[in-house]
Amino acid sequence: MKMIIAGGGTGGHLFPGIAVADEFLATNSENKVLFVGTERGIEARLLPKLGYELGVITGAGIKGRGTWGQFKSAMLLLNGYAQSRKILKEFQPDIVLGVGGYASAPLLLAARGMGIKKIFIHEQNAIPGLANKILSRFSQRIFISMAESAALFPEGRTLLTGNPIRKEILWRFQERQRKVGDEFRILVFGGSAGAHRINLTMLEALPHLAAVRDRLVITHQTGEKDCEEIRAGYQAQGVKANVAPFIEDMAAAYGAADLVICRAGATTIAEVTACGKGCIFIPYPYAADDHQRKNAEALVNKKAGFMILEEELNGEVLAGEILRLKANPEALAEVERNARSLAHLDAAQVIVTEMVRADL
Ligand SMILES: CC(=O)N[C@H]1[C@@H](OP(=O)(O)OP(=O)(O)OC[C@H]2O[C@@H](n3ccc(=O)[nH]c3=O)[C@H](O)[C@@H]2O)O[C@H](CO)[C@@H](O)[C@@H]1O
Repeated sequence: MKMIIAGGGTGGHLFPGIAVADEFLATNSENKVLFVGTERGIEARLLPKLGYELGVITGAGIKGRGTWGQFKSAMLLLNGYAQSRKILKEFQPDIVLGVGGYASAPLLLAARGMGIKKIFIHEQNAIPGLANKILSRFSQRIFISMAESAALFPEGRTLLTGNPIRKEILWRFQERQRKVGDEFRILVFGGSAGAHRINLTMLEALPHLAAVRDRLVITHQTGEKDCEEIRAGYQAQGVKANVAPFIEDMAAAYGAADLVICRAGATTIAEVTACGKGCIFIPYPYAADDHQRKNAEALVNKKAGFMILEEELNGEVLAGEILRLKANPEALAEVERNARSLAHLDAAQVIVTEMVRADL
């Protein structure tokens, strides 16, 4: 069978798509996958390294733009629609899966226009974005990651699968064997692009952590822009830190961490629950419909994570939370257990099985 996976833009949309693609290819060596995304998205950088082909179309968001911006977006989407029809005609997919991001709407609309039956979407977040709400009207099935979003889609068509996790994280993740007296290891990362506010707040937190400075080992992903400044900031304050713009090996990074400080993007949430990590979530406050806060709250309400909102965030508050958890391994262990109990480790298999067997 042949499948097109449409979408991307950020890691949070692309990585679940890759997890589904890997699973689809593993189930039958004759299967073929084509990704469709935009030139500017993370897909253009990552997919070639993984050996996947990418069809490129134009696309853009509509929400939250002025009239001229909306007009330009509409033009890009129309162009993307025409390009999608061409790609669909050439590749002739049996299945089309939208994973969110700018390319997913034009491709799925074109697929519907061409009478393709097996059209599916996957929603990673607790609150769906505008595109997935529209696409859900004609998708055969809507795979959701969090029970909370079922009520926001057409009744009876959602399936709670969880958010597919890359196999290298599922297979290679190994919990560090902690010993009494070990250093306290913190992983800081801000979604696929890094988070400027988290970067700066970590540096502000360091003076408040002075008493335990020698007991900390920090791994900090900053995104491209802030890397040098943040690395210099740790050095100036004499704190051991491994600072990088992007972490390729997230399995190792999760495995080594006693505490994770991160945004609350949906794929981050899926991974930290799969790895059973205690996290302080700092949701990105400008995400559409404040969905990162909802993502984080879904865990916090089940005692499976901690949250600091940006409006309450400063170096002292963050340091206070780090010190509290460092001194209280039981609280951290309870959150780790609860987080693990929320994981959906078989999301990719469930989605592939459902798409292949859908009788249409
Ligand atoms: C600002 C914004 O609107 N972000 C959205 C975007 O986030 P974003 O793309 O940041 O997505 P997530 O936090 O969900 O996922 C980040 C992904 O990047 C990977 N990673 C991250 C850092 C690194 O150094 N190396 C690495 O591989 C993580 O392992 C994870 O797989 O898409 C998500 C999924 O729809 C949404 O929930 C987020 O709200």
